[in-house]
Amino acid sequence: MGKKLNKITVVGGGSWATANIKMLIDNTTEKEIFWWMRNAEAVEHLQKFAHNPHYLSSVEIKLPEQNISTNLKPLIAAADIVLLNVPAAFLKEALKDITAADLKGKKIVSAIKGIVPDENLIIAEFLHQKYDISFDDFMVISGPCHAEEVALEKLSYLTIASGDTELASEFAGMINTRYIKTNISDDIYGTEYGAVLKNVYAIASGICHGVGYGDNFQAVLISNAIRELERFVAAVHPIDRDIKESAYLGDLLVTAYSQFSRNRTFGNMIGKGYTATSAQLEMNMVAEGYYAVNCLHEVNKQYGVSIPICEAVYAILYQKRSPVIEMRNLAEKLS
Ligand SMILES: NC(=O)C1=CN([C@@H]2O[C@H](COP(=O)(O)OP(=O)(O)OC[C@H]3O[C@@H](n4cnc5c(N)ncnc54)[C@H](O)[C@@H]3O)[C@@H](O)[C@H]2O)C=CC1
Ligand SMILES: O=C(CO)COP(=O)(O)O
Repeated sequence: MGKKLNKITVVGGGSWATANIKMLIDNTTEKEIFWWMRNAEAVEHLQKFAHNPHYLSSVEIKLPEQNISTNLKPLIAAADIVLLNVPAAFLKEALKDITAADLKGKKIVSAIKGIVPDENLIIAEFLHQKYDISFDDFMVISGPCHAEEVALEKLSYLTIASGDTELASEFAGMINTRYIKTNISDDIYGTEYGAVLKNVYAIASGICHGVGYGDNFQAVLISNAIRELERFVAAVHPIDRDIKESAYLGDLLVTAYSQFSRNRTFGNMIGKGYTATSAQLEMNMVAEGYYAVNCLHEVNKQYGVSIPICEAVYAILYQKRSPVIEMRNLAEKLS
């Protein structure tokens, strides 16, 4: 496989980046960890007090001072592996000074569950087209796993998908801990699109709750959602996959039902009458599904898959349709 990979740079300062750093630190294989975030005040706080002031602030993160910085280029130069963990909507901005030459020879991991807006590309495609990263040098981490539960060391399972499953196994060896188990997959498209879609279904689930539907309806919504997800990923990347695996169904369930879900919380606020902007501001966290549903609407023009749940969420968020009326119309299409 080539040289041992043991220098890793995490790009992003949110909850999931903080949880990923915790997993990397708690895993006992020898490694050096570097951490980039854009917020200088947060970097200073971490260097002084070993806690992220804004996200998962109870988690202790002890890294050498010089390994945490707002200056991305040298941190990327130092790394064998670059783990991308900013919301997809801010990925281009985060990488604005980084060239394909800077990433040449690196292995790239995406912990992002989103589509790059304007480009309408999942992360693997975006990095391939813009940075010449091959699918064999790329990995995506997904699966039902909330940062808040990682902070509490609750048992969680992640799936790592890559064009090179040996590489994915090597990376799994860097994050496995007492509380993190890993599965390996070669389904980059299904894993990425599955994670993107489940965020939209969690928004739908939140909207339904917000407008007054109960658990009975939510169960029907989510069983329709998994079929919609299966249809969509089969159209985009038709391979033999079991949609009941935890990277697909598991991730949908945790997001649609958990108190920690950003997307569900966001949807609930939309159902209660908040605007998208005020809901995002109120949460201080990013609901990827908000951006993703607009991209999916565009991507699906090419495939023409029947995705009524996505279309209902799109109509509510981007065409300012009434959540009550859209959900009533959607309910007629579910079975
Ligand atoms: N939080 C979780 O439990 C999990 C999150 N993910 C994925 O991880 C990725 C990162 O999400 P989280 O860590 O949850 O984010 P978060 O919601 O905890 O934090 C928001 C992040 O977005 C950044 N941000 C906000 N506004 C920005 C702007 N204008 N420009 C640049 N950056 C800005 C913040 O600095 C922060 O890093 C997303 O793709 C998410 O779907 C995946 C699995 C679990
Ligand atoms: O993908 C996630 C958990 O697997 C995080 O997204 P939510 O916070 O919306 O659940």
